Amino acid sequence: MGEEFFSSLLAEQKIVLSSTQHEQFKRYFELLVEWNEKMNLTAITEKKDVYLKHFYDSITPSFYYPFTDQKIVDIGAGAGFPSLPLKILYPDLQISIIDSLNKRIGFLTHLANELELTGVSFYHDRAELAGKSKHHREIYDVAIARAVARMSVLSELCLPFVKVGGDFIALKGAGSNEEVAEGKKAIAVLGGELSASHSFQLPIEHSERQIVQIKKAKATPNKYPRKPGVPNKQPIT
Ligand SMILES: C[S@@+](CC[C@H](N)C(=O)[O-])C[C@H]1O[C@@H](n2cnc3c(N)ncnc32)[C@H](O)[C@@H]1O
Repeated sequence: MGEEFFSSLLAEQKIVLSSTQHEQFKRYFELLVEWNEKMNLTAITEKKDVYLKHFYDSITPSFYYPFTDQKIVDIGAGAGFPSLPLKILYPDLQISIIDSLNKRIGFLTHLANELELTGVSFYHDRAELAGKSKHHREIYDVAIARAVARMSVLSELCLPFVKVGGDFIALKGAGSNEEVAEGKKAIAVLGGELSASHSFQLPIEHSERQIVQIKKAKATPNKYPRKPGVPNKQPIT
């Protein structure tokens, strides 16, 4: 059920999957459900829901933003969303995932081997620490994140990774206009500029979605990101 329906939704966007890509999504679903029995990866386990709310939802930024072979960092990817569905769709992307939960990194490493993904790296770290390291700071074309924090906080976790001229893309649900308005100061302080915002509804269940795109206009001041937990406790306002 999930697979045919996924293909028909993608066809509406003129995306046709190869048999390898179909197989990769199928295996991703199987491993997600299997590992979810041993560890908490997702509350969504029905096949059609995983295909819609994880796989399809993760690739919606590509309807608005041209993904090709960029170097991307996914902050707080959890079970790989949104960057791994994007990687399956655009195999030339170079993906780095940073997540503070090590057991999720274990799952992702196994998943990447099973799916034979190349050009993916996983880091068990806090974004606040990795964003200060020379291995990550201001070297990415794109930072992307879904369901990690509100915009004011998320900007501090993501923008330090993006090189000047690159983009920060946030996948948001209902209420994101208020979040963006509240995060305006943080975005500017961290060197960002709101460049686009795309609103739409997820098919079938019609829940609100927004893809918020922020351009990195200038370098992030050295004092950011602040120590782990501080962006969340004292957002820049
Ligand atoms: C609610 S989950 C969302 C996972 C995934 N992005 C998704 O949309 O399904 C949030 C994830 O962000 C990670 N996370 C939260 N704060 C973080 C931080 N400061 N640095 C790195 N990872 C963080 C958590 O470990 C968790 O895996």
